[in-house]
Amino acid sequence: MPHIRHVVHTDTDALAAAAARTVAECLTERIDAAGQATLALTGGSVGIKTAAALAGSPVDWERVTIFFGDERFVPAGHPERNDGQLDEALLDSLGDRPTVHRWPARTAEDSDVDSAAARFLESLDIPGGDDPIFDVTILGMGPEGHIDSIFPHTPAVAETERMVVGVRECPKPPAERMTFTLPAVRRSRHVLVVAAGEGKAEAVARGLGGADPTEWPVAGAVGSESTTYHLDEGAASALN
Ligand SMILES: O=C(O)[C@H](O)[C@@H](O)[C@H](O)[C@H](O)COP(=O)(O)O
Repeated sequence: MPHIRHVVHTDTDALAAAAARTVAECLTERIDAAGQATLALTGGSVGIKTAAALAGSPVDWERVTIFFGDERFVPAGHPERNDGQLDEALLDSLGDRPTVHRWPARTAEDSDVDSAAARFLESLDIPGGDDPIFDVTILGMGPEGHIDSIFPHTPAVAETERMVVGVRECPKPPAERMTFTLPAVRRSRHVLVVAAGEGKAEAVARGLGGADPTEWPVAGAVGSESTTYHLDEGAASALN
């Protein structure tokens, strides 16, 4: 298994700045090598802060395709959607330079989360096999180790085939969401987990310790080239 490392920062601003620096470097390296790069963003306070820190980074955004790791299945413009917060933090400032793949919104005609997720997956036209989908994936993490909308002991964490699934009865509201799955996250070259606060300490220790992803989903989020947890002192407090 590729080496998983962690870096402890003095506070969340330093954490977000360092994570954003790494993201920008990885994207630029990939653009230099392949002419384009793909990035998956995440919601949550630390993920949004990291996205905001990316706003001033020297990245050739015209060559970047952006995804969101998950989305709440609510109407467009709803304050609970991740993409609105990420627009404000980063995407508004980038204009139409990157290509952005937004998750479908719930509408009166389109209110079935599973079929919306299936249609979204189809629209992405992801090739089969193990080749990377994402050059860089940023992941926030919940205290029970959830990443994207992949929560412990749920059908989403058990998914082994599909790259995208609809989520019902999500343990954290809103109940209906859409998410990339662990098999999709593992098709990332570089995974950055960003987590702050003592409430995340056990999940961090479990993730770095290689726990069963069914119990601690973050443990299943491993990149093919690197996996780095960017932490503050609280989130690192259960590590030796
Ligand atoms: O979908 C959600 O309910 C949240 O967005 C969640 O997934 C969040 O990203 C993590 O809980 C980390 O959040 P913090 O960085 O704010 O701790």
